[in-house]
Amino acid sequence: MKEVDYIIVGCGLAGVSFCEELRAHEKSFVMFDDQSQQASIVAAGLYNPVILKRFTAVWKAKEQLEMVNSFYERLEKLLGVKLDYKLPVYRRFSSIGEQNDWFNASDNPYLENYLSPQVIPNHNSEIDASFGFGKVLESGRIDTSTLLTHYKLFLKTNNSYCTETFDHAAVKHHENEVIYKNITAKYIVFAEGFGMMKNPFFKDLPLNEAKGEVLTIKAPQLKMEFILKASVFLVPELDDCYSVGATYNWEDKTNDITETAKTELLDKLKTLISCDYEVVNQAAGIRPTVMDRKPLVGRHPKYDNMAILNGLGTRGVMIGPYVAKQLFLNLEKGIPLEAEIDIKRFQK
Ligand SMILES: Cc1cc2nc3c(=O)[nH]c(=O)nc-3n(C[C@H](O)[C@H](O)[C@H](O)COP(=O)(O)OP(=O)(O)OC[C@H]3O[C@@H](n4cnc5c(N)ncnc54)[C@H](O)[C@@H]3O)c2cc1C
Repeated sequence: MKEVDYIIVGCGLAGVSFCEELRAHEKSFVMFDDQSQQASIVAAGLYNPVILKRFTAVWKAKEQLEMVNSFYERLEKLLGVKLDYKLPVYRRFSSIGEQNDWFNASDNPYLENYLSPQVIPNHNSEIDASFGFGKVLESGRIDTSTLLTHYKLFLKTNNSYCTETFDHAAVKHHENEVIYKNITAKYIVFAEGFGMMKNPFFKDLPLNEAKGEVLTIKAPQLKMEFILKASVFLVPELDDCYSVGATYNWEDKTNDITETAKTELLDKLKTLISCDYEVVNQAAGIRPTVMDRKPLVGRHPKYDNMAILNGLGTRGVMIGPYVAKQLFLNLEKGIPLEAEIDIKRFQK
């Protein structure tokens, strides 16, 4: 029988964030992952403290951003790869009215650190932006695909990764431990993303999943060194490539790419750039979103040594490290979770 402190199910942004808490506190763990979900792999990887539709700050933006920098920097050192590309987001204005809304928002004390008050004129002839841009500060892109590839390798090298679908029916509960096949653990943490729907212990929690698709284009003439936000995001990657995303679909629950999503993204792209490009990739994943747009964190109401870390929604890059820390402190030190993220809010 192998003994560990934790079993983690799911190696997406939630699972990795929790493993990093465990490593920081020298706790032993085994990760189970079957690669059935793709959200963290296909994500554009943006972190941005402002909701650009409404010009409001993201929930706990300051607290989350404080963790983002050090979290991904530590991972870059651990894995020996570049992950964090610090880039401003340029929000394209479509009218003078929008410029005025921006000026007003940048005066707001919650936003003044994140919104540059000037209108930035457009100097790139390949981009259609006659009203210019508003610049968001403290934003960037995490290369989540590279992160996950290398993190899984790191876990494999340390004999902590099992490529296996976790079988919930095989869990045996004891007073202070759980037994899964030949492993005894103090806790199991489920970080399964949309896979939660197959988890008999937590499947009744209200996940309102949203499928998203994203394209990668190669556009050598574009030469754009910022993240452009208009009706879609256009995000610089390496070698003249850009990701274009993303769609929202609340009906389709597959990870399959579709022509409909491709057409939608290319139609929107047409209104943004005029240079030639080639579509080099298309990918899809299911975002684990929740009605109230807050994560699902906490212990099972009956089985105290089972917990969930899910519901990262559209912002797993920023919110993952923040909620993983809270769950760890709750399990190890009994520190209450913030009521807004605690799954108790859904228990009658
Ligand atoms: C197109 C798209 C673009 C996005 N862009 C951004 C962005 O720019 N910025 C941002 O912050 N967020 C973005 N997101 C959202 C982000 O991807 C999610 O918030 C995040 O990935 C959720 O992470 P997760 O670990 O909870 O879930 P997932 O990434 O879905 O990971 C769950 C893991 O659990 C595994 N699993 C599930 N069930 C089992 C089981 N029974 N046994 C073993 N393993 C299991 C799965 O295989 C998977 O590896 C985007 C999402 C999409 C789809």
